[in-house]
Amino acid sequence: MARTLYNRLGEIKGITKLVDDVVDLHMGNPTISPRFVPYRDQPDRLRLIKQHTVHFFCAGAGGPQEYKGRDMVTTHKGMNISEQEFMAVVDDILEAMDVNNYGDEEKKDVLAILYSLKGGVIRL
Ligand code: HEM
Repeated sequence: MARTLYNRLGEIKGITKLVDDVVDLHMGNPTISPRFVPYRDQPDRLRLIKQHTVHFFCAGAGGPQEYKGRDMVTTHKGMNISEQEFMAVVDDILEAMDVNNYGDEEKKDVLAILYSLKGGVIRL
């Protein structure tokens, strides 16, 4: 059977590492750090958001996890996230994928998923 994107991303272990690395990069990325640094003072909330994000990507990539967080529009509504901020998030994800030695096919597949969700994230 063909390997799913979930398999190719290293399943929950690989995706958890990716999300950890991406959030660390967001904390140091001046375009978006003001959105994320405040969560350093709310470790329980940060843990939950990260867990939701891991499950969101696992489920979206074909994994068995159930996503128990909010939908994208509800989550990002009122934040008025700009196109530039969206690009900064995409950059951090691609950088984390580089660092973790994912290939171009996986990066392309992840990019396609991110862009398909863009309308539910920016300018809300
Ligand atoms: C396609 C791109 C994106 C996806 C798939 C995504 C996905 C998610 C998910 C799954 C959550 C957790 C929701 C929950 O716990 O209920 C979340 C939360 C969050 N996202 Fe995004 N996100 C994206 C882009 C962005 C961008 C560009 C920003 C801003 C720079 C952003 C800022 C946040 C913040 C601040 C939270 C925490 C919200 C809270 O505390 O209520 N996201 N996102």
